[in-house]
Amino acid sequence: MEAAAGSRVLAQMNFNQNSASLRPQAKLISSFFLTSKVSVPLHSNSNEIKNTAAGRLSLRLPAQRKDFLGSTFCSAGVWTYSEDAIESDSHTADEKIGVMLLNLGGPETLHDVQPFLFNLFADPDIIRLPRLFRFLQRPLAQLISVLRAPKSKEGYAAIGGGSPLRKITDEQAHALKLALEAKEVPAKVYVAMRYWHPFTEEAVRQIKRDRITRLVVLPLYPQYSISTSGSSIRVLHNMFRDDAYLSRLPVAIIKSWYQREGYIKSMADLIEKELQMFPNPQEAMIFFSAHGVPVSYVEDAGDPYKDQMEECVSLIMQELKYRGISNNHTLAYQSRVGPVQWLKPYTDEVLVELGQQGVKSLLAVPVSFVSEHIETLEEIDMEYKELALQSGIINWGRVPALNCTPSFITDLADAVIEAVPSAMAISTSNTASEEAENDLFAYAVKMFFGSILAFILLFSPKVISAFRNYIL
Ligand SMILES: C=CC1=C(C)c2cc3[nH]c(cc4nc(cc5[nH]c(cc1n2)c(C)c5CCC(=O)O)C(CCC(=O)O)=C4C)c(C)c3C=C
Ligand SMILES: [Fe+2]
Repeated sequence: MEAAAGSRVLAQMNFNQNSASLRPQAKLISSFFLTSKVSVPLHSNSNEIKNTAAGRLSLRLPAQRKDFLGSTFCSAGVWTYSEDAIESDSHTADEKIGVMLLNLGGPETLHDVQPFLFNLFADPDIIRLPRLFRFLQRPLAQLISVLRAPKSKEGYAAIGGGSPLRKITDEQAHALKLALEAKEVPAKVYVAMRYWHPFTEEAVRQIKRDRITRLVVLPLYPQYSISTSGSSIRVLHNMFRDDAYLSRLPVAIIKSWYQREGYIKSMADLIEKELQMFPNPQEAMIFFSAHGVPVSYVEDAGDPYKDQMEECVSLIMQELKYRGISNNHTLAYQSRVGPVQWLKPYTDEVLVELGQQGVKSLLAVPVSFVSEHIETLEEIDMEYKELALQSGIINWGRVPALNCTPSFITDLADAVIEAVPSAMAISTSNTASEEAENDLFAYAVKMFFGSILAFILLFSPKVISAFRNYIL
């Protein structure tokens, strides 16, 4: 089958986070997950995974393959820690497997909205200030979160007063645990949110209490971005590096999985089903809407997000074509925030253009996230739907998020099982750049010049208009 075969090949070949092509800036932000492009045969068949009498998992691991940077690869885009990696025992041993699901987190009540936004904007992977201005990150986050909170609160109020993300992610965690059990791979599944409860720190504490012996980290973002999976992985790396137990814990990180056959087919199933709701299904435009990122992430920092998104859409369309569905389709980016250029085309602008061009039926497909959230329930279902209908589109539909779709959860379970054997520990040694960070003199100099520059910049008309863009 066309799409399935494509996704398998990509699983081996397409490691877009090619360190050679990344600029130094990106290396500073997320150096430990950079690696090089190599093709490694899938080896999950060669792993022996079975249960012992004690009910724990027993693994017979094949020899790990390393590239010249010390990265280890296994199937389906799984990358383990790449810097100073210490190879774990590669002989049979009793294991207590943990799976850590990484997600964004969302405010549970309207009261949580401003502190949630503070956590988000305080993340140096969300607002990427030059090194000299890093000390302004938290005051800036405080200011922007207070200014944006009223608009965000309106959105969360419209979807019932809070984000559904925690509930859905907990359900996905439970479903994944059951799917792993059904495949005779018992594991504990932890939810680690980046900006709201349960925070990554809480999940890590529980993992230590449970004395997990092997961990698979699975971001609930199919495509990799510096701003999402990258940010969570950076936080994890810092925590793991500084902790005696965690730095020795074998860990495998599944960095992206947008090309997995099970995911692509599950998305195609949802689209195929939703198309049937239209009076003339073959006439509906399939409109993929992905969360945007600033253009600079892709062009300056080497974020593979855009490439992965385009590839993902093309794999879904290939799968639909294989099923005899060859509707027109398009991809646009939504949810831009702040004063900079984001990935184009913008969802709102394309909807208006399509309406003007005479498109009458449109099926919106949220593609960067696997749970319902504010941007599906409010932005797409309310704002974009209204805009589309005003622009001349008559028949509107929206594909639901995957949430706990069984075929999707089963595929995540397979991804975890394939990743387990490649888990490796990280070392505790600090890198040269981190040692420089600790240099008190360098810090004082940075503070001095940074403060002067910040003072000048803060009162420039450009900065004042930038703040307006965060609010509106
Ligand atoms: C792949 C998904 C996402 C990317 C990429 C992403 C980048 C990104 N987001 C912001 C700013 C905001 N995001 C907000 C909410 C939010 N973002 C994502 C996903 C991605 N973000 C989700 C799933 C959610 C919703 C969570 C929920 O509560 O349901 C918000 C808060 C909501 C709002 O005020 O609009 C902000 C702000 C930036 C700046 C960014 C890349 C740099
Ligand atoms: Fe976002």
